[in-house]
Amino acid sequence: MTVPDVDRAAGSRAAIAARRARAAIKKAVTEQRRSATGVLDRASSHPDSLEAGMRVTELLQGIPGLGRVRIERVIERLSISPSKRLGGLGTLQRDRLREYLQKRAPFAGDEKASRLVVLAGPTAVGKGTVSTWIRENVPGVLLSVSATTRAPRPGEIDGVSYYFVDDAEFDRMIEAGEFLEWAVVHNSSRYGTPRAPIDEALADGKSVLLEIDIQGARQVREAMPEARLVFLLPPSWAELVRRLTGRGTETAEEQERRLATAEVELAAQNEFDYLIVNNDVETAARDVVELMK
Ligand SMILES: Nc1ncnc2c1ncn2[C@@H]1O[C@H](COP(=O)(O)OP(=O)(O)OP(=O)(O)O)[C@@H](O)[C@H]1O
Ligand SMILES: Nc1nc2c(ncn2[C@@H]2O[C@H](COP(=O)(O)O)[C@@H](O)[C@H]2O)c(=O)[nH]1
Repeated sequence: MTVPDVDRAAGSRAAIAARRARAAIKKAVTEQRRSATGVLDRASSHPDSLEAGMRVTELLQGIPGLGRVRIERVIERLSISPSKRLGGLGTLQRDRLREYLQKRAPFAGDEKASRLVVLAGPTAVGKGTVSTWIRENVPGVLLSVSATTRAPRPGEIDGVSYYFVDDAEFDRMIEAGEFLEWAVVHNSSRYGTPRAPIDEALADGKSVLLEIDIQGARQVREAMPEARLVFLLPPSWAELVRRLTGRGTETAEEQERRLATAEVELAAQNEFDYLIVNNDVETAARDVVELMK
């Protein structure tokens, strides 16, 4: 099995367009106190304005958490052509778009909106390594510490790597509603993201990074649609296997189980807003950090 190449050039063009759109919304908000919905309303009421000339896709690129794949899905659902400009929308299209913006991105353009980034990807692709780089090099980012029922590996520290809990405690946390999301991963142990530290960090204006599996990523997208979902890809399948076996922390049987999950996870990569190839840890980590800005 090979992992499809990612069109990095196209990715960077999209990133530039997204930055330009965010800057336009930010300008509209800071100078004229206008949100993304406000930009849409001005486009409707002022056909000669700059806003009227903006494409719907450009406006959506300015919304935190919306990458190329999700934008395509959104405009298809709203029955809007990708080339449509805000000023050229029909009444129904405008109403549908406004309703979408109000529901999905009420804080878009708000300077204080914090970034919640979810980092997922197959086993041993390097999620932990990339997250550790960010923790050690980027201040002001909360790296969520998950609870898990799996046993600690040598060197893992309770409360830092994970909160290592037994089944009874994990059940209690579920019952008490303490998790933002939780899942059984690799058909073996349970893992969950404690909700309280995330709410606190976001309220304090910090960025938050979750390193979780794709079942968890889907739950976060439902609960917090503004989250940015990133899928970390290996340079190739062979390299992924090499990293897993080279890490040497799982038995051969557990490695088989994890690689089976990895095939399923790789097939779901298009559900994510951003794809980042982990060729080099620092480069991948910097790409993730860029999404928190
Ligand atoms: N860019 C890279 N180049 C080479 N080796 C890497 C790279 N990134 C990570 N690794 C190595 O790959 C192995 C797996 O990395 P890591 O444990 O961070 O993966 P993970 O995605 O968190 O895995 P899991 O989901 O199984 O917990 C480690 O030995 C790590 O040092
Ligand atoms: N849904 C969740 N998945 C999580 C969480 N914390 C970690 N994970 C994922 O589990 C696997 C295995 O991790 P490992 O440490 O045993 O190698 C990996 O994909 C993690 O991303 C969580 O809170 N929720």
